[in-house]
Amino acid sequence: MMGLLTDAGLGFDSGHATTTTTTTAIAATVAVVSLSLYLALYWMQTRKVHPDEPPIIASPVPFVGQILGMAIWGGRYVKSIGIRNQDKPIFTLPLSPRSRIYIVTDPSLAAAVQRASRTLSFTPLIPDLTKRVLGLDDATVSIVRQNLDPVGAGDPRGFLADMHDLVYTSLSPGEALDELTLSAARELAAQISSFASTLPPEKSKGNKISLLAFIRALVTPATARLLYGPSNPLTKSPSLAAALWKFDAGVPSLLLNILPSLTARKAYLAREALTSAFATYLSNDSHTQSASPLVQKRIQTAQRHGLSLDGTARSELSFLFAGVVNTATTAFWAVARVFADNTQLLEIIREEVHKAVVVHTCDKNDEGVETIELDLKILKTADCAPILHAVLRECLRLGSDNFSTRLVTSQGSSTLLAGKWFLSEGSVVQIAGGVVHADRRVWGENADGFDYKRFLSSAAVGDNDNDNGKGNGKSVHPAAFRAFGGGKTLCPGRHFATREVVALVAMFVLMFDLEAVDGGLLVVPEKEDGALPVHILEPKGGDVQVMIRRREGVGRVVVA
Ligand code: HEM
Repeated sequence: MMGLLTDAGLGFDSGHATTTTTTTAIAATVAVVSLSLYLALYWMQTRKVHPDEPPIIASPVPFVGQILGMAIWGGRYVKSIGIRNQDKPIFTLPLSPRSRIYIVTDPSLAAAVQRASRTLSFTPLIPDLTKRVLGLDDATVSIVRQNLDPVGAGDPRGFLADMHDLVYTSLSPGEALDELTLSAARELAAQISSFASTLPPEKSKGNKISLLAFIRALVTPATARLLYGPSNPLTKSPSLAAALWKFDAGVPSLLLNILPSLTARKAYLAREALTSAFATYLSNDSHTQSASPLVQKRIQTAQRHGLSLDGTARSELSFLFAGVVNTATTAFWAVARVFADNTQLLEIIREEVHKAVVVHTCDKNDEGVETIELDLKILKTADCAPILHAVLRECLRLGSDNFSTRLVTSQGSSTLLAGKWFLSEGSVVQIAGGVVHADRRVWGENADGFDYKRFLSSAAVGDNDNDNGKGNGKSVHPAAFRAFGGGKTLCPGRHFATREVVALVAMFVLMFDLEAVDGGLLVVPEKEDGALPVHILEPKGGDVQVMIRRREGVGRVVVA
């Protein structure tokens, strides 16, 4: 019995030991294989495709780690890598053994990217991006794809090239821009005055508003009216203004393009509602009656290139989007900064605006209060209100983490970037605005903080594209100010946007007093840099509640 038991016991023990040994062996093999695989993948991601390729930043999770990082942390992911690696003017993020993204963080290298527009071009990316975001059909995409980058004067020109030139010409300083500025200022003045008339008597505590939503609600319909005339889709159907912002919020999900009608449902439905309203607007010929000359020419250009009604509607939706989202969000930051500052900035700007504003009369209107007449010169030349312009530029620097994106269209020694860096054909190059804007070597030790004075150097207050102020007491490289992008894709609306934001802030300081809800100065929120930076960043933690009060004695603002 003992023997049996012992045998049985021995037999049991030996079986258990064998199983344990086998399990351990399998586990060890799996561990070794996994580790080897991991090390192999890790090693692969650190391999350059060419000795002159920019330094590689490896991810602890090879390849997919970069994509996951961007998906989870948005713009902050690349920005934090860039800030940690500021000794590298350009670096490589490998996405697979052969596909990579090159991130540029140095202003002079950014300028080199912008100059190399034949081999580093944004346009080949546009058809696919717009197909995803705007929902273009195949016929429209194939028109958009034609003759994207004509080089010589005789080269055939596609839809995008013609549209690009039209918009750049129409929005450059000159008569057409002045006309558009006048319309914008009048629209804003009418809306602001009408709102002011609803506010309780001057000395009351005022009304509570959500500042960002309030400014968006001013800028969105105003821009739609000045571009598309009084029969524009948003005036006809005011709920579409909110739809534009739903579309905006869903742009990153639309870009992913995984069953957008389900995964980006709100943005998808908003986009389709806007498209259908634009299609009705176009088929009623409303544009020929009262749209701005620029919009009329845009629509003619689309028709000349054979875009369908639906394609033209989507193209105009994209233009309205470009004209509204950045401007409204920038105006929010500028107003918040001016009313939050404890160094008399509000008084200084009021003084500046009052000097530049022509108050023709102090006519008493029906309610026995002043009508202020704003002279357009304050919008056209920065010299009239240098501090206000400097505040705007500083808000743009702090609020813009945008990426200027290019595709490497050809390779070889002749296309080494700045004669030094090999960029693999088919890869994407991104100039990381957020990293450049945070660089202390460029902007000085106070780069993280708000200091409008950095844009107050004599060279910084003018209205040209090289006005980048002073960083660390020295002039800043022209390509270091990234809020409007640069090179061939430099924002064509930058002069107009500057004028609109200056008009809006000027009208705010003339008409209103703003306070925190519990009294005292506003507090400027942090910016939400965890999202994909498709436009100027929004405030973190939601909108800012403020009390708004009409200034004593002031009734309305008009524009000459
Ligand atoms: C503060 C306001 C604005 C900011 C910060 C801004 C910023 C930008 C940026 C960063 C780009 C891309 C540049 C690049 O990729 O390098 C861009 C492109 C563009 N913007 Fe603006 N923008 C503003 C206002 C406007 C306005 C008011 C309009 C039109 C009325 C406009 C029209 C456009 C268009 C059409 C493009 C595409 C240009 C092209 O590549 O053909 N923008 N903008």
